[in-house]
Amino acid sequence: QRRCIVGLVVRDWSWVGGRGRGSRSGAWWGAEAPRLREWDEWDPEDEEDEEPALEELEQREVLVLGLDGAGKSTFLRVLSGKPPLEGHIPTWGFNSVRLPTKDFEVDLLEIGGSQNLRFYWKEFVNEVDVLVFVVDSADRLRLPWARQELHKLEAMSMVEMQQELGLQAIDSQREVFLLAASIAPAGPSSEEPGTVHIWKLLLELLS
Ligand SMILES: Nc1nc2c(ncn2[C@@H]2O[C@H](COP(=O)(O)OP(=O)(O)OP(=O)(O)O)[C@@H](O)[C@H]2O)c(=O)[nH]1
Ligand SMILES: [Mg+2]
Repeated sequence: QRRCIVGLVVRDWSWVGGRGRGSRSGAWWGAEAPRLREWDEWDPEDEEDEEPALEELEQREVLVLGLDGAGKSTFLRVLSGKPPLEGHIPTWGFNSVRLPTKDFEVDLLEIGGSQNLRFYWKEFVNEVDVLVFVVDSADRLRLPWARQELHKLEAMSMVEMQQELGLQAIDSQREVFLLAASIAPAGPSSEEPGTVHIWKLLLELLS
């Protein structure tokens, strides 16, 4: 399932940080090192009483994006019951919290908003259940940038493509076609991938 990818990132961190469900309870350092079982002692039945595998836990993934300083980390802090910080400490990478609810656990993943990190935003946006896009309403000056970055997360419409590519201004000696195509089939009711339509048009133009 696609949204697992973000879940894994979050889980790995909580493990690396030694927090959360991913970390095995009980520190082993300082204590005697655990004895590894011999291969012939291994019995899958022994595993029954162990904590459930991570995959069995119901999880929801939320991606938190927005310009640098918009308030993403503050939002995560406040949601997890911590007081907001006075100043802006940029997130150089990712920041995550896991919040349990009655029905499931919510993983909130922030990706820092500095320009060199915005490149990664798009990689995660399709992997999550909900996108929270944080905008600082006092930052009037950068509102157009917030708008631009938000729009970059979405595919362009055909009308927008036509305008942005300036297709109407192309030499009138040539016919211009703009077709939407995806490598995958266009939808559950569609049998043909979009590329087939393009192939058919090509044949029509060539014949
Ligand atoms: N007045 C006011 N200040 C806020 C509010 N939310 C956040 N802030 C302040 O705005 C700053 C935002 O900082 P962060 O939350 O770290 O910003 P961020 O979006 O995580 O920034 P990056 O990690 O750099 O992308 C902090 O100084 C907060 O105290 C709010 O609702 N009102
Ligand atoms: Mg931050």
